Amino acid sequence: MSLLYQKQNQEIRPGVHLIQDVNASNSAMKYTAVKVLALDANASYDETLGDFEAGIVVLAGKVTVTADQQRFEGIGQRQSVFDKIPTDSVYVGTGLSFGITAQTAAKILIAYSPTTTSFPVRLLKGDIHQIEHRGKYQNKRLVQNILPDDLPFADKLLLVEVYTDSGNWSSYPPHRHDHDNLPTESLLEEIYYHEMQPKQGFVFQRVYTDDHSLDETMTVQNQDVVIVPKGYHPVGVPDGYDSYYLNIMAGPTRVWHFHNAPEHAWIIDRK
Ligand SMILES: O=C(O)C[C@@H](O)[C@H](O)C(=O)CO
Repeated sequence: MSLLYQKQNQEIRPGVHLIQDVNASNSAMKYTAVKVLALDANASYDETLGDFEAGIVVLAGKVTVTADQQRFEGIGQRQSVFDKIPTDSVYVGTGLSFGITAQTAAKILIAYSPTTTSFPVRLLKGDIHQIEHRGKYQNKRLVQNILPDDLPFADKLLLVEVYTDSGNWSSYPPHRHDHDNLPTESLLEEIYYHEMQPKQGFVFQRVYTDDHSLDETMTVQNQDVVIVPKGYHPVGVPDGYDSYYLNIMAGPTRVWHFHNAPEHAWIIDRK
């Protein structure tokens, strides 16, 4: 089964276009799932979660989200992910229903993780995001944490978005988090939702295990999804293009402790 899910574009409701829908029924993922929707202005989408929690990220545009008698109007901070402005998200707890109505044309990512543990509905404003400038040389990237492990607002979900400019690498040096061996390493599945600027660009992503029983290098294009059920997962960005990806992570324990590939860890220590 391939780890790469190319974008689709299926109108599932009037003005609601399904770009991605990756879940346990069409992937090896058990702890994570994702939908990406493009909504025309004034279009609406609603869903009842079942035994899942959800993180609704307003990738672009402005929307109103309703959930559990709460209403969050005019959320969303950017017209494009490449505005590099932290955006707004809404956490919706297990078993609840939610609705999204687009005030402008909008792009929405809905991240899911199975759970029966309830956490309250919560608006995660972009201005609470912890921003990090990681790396050096051609390993620089900008990280905007949406739902990191030090925010106790979810049972399983971790959400982060990463910008990697032209000619740089990220999720690099390669690391893994596929051993349930805390405190050294946590077991987290990971989903990448990718965008490129300009849109015709591509990045390379390799997903591989220590024994190379899994070793897949992919050409990833705008709005593709890559799943990382296990293994290292570096991303390389060609000259001339900028990369964005949003990571969804989840596993038995909601903490991000990763293990760097020892043969490449020296990359971090360069002066
Ligand atoms: O720092 C980066 O390059 C981003 C990665 O940490 C990415 O979020 C990831 O692989 C998380 O496991």
